[in-house]
Amino acid sequence: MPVHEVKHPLIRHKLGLMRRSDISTKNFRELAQEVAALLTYEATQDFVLEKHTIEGWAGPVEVERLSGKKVTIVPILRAGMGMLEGVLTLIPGARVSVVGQVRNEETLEASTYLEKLVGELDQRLAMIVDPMLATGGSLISTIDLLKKAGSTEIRALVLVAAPEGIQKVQEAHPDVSIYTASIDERLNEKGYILPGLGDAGDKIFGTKQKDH
Ligand SMILES: O=P(O)(O)OC[C@H]1O[C@H](OP(=O)(O)OP(=O)(O)O)[C@H](O)[C@@H]1O
Ligand SMILES: O=c1cc[nH]c(=O)[nH]1
Ligand SMILES: [Mg+2]
Repeated sequence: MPVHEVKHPLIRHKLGLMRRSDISTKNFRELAQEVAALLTYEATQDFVLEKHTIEGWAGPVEVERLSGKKVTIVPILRAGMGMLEGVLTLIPGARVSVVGQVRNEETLEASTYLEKLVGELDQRLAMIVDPMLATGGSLISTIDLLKKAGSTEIRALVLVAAPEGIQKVQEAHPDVSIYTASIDERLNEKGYILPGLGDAGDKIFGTKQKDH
């Protein structure tokens, strides 16, 4: 499945603001939700519609409504929470399946600490949200568990992706499409994305940021 690097001017402008080292928690949070909403707009372009007739102000009128699979949004804790509201702005009725993944900062291995999924996953499109796709470990582990629970159609929305991580995800799960605001240059020796955003979880939650 293709990787969509969304090059909309609003996204590029907002992502540029997010890269500033002196950005406030408030601004980073707001921009993460805004870019998440814009990525959602792109990632839903192919949603299926059906026609139906309603009673309009001047009589019956044929309109369209969504008729495809229902959606579950899957934020990867913690940092994925920083995109959830933005996605829900455009898909307000979506069910939310929460997955907790934490990356061991030494080994860079992801481990799952929470899995709270909605039912009927086989009948839903799962849209995973996480600001950062670095080595790909957290995303691959999340896709693994979603598939094990019945998901057959999965998309991932990330603010920034590293080429190394994209390749890993595509090798492990070629059926999953990725929507990102930027494919950045590379990972540094500590597994952080360059130029990247720094530690997105720390920036969204205002926790202490270490050296990366
Ligand atoms: O592609 P990977 O190498 O797995 O790295 C990316 C993951 O790392 C960050 O989360 P982190 O584990 O720092 O947890 P947090 O969201 O709680 O800060 C980020 O939000 C991704 O989930
Ligand atoms: O660049 C990175 C890599 C992993 N997690 C982050 O928050 N940022
Ligand atoms: Mg973090």
